[in-house]
Amino acid sequence: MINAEGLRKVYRLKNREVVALDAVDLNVRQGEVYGVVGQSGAGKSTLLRCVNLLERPDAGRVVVDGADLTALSRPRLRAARHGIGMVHQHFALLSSRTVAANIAFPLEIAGVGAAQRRRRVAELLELVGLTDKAKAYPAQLSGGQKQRVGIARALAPNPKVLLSDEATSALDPQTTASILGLLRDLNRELGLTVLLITHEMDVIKQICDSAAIMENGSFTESGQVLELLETPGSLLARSLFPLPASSPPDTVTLTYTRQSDEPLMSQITREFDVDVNIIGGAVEEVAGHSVGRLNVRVTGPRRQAALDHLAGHGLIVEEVR
Ligand SMILES: Nc1ncnc2c1ncn2[C@@H]1O[C@H](COP(=O)(O)OP(=O)(O)OP(=O)(O)O)[C@@H](O)[C@H]1O
Repeated sequence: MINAEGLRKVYRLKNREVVALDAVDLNVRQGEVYGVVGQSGAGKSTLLRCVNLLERPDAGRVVVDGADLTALSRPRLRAARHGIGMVHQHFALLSSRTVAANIAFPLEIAGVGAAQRRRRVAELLELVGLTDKAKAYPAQLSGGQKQRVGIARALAPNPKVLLSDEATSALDPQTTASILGLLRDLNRELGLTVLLITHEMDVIKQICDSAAIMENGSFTESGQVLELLETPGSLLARSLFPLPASSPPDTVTLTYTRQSDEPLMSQITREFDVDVNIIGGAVEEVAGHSVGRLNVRVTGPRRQAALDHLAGHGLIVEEVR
């Protein structure tokens, strides 16, 4: 749905150049939530602005829903942008307009008639759960409500793609969870493709199907979250599930994305004559799947063979050092 190849963006300052994007390839599949995570200055906002061509990349191509945005004339690009909604960190609402009038704004610009606008705004208010706030002004809303208005406004022209620029980073944890839940529902119910940028790993964990880690203008890792969790040495997996800080010697972390039908623990104690001591564990939801993590101490002369047996049955086995 969103394909970017070889994106490069350099900001030229008086006495130096800043390479904000360097050979970035991005592939967001239709109907998925894709998260780009990285620290401040990594290039995330620049990437988002290049995807809808608010900023023109110095090199590379951006194809959204089959249209090569980098090759379009200005009027055609303006039209293509109707298919791309954007949600902002600080909401960017017009303070002198009511909630309903804020949501109607992009429809007014697109020349939609008054009756149709009213109908669409009513639909959108219901979609984001703000029907009772139609006549309120932004200053009378909580942060979470403001972001719901921002989302409704972004969805007004019926875009296929929603770009989210740190939509939850100004919100408290509970409100963050409710806005992420709303984005997930919209993604599922409307088949909306969502590309979001964030500096919080938790956002990736809560709603993303795929993710990329961005550092110094490049992706250091990207892919489907569940696949990355099954990839030994994945930085993303490690950041989502940090290993315990301290644990007894011979402890391993076992990660499993599928339930095993076999009694693996009793198998290894029987077949390899090892002792298994459970140190801790948790099951978490990641990308809509249950992912289990178990920290166990495995001891005995045939320890390595026992661990190989677990790995051979699809568990990810990592030594905790
Ligand atoms: N208009 C600009 N002019 C000059 N340099 C810029 C401009 N916009 C961004 N940069 C620089 O490009 C780099 C990437 O910035 P960008 O805002 O894309 O990062 P980010 O990951 O979104 O960071 P943050 O989370 O702090 O917004 C930074 O070094 C930044 O200082």
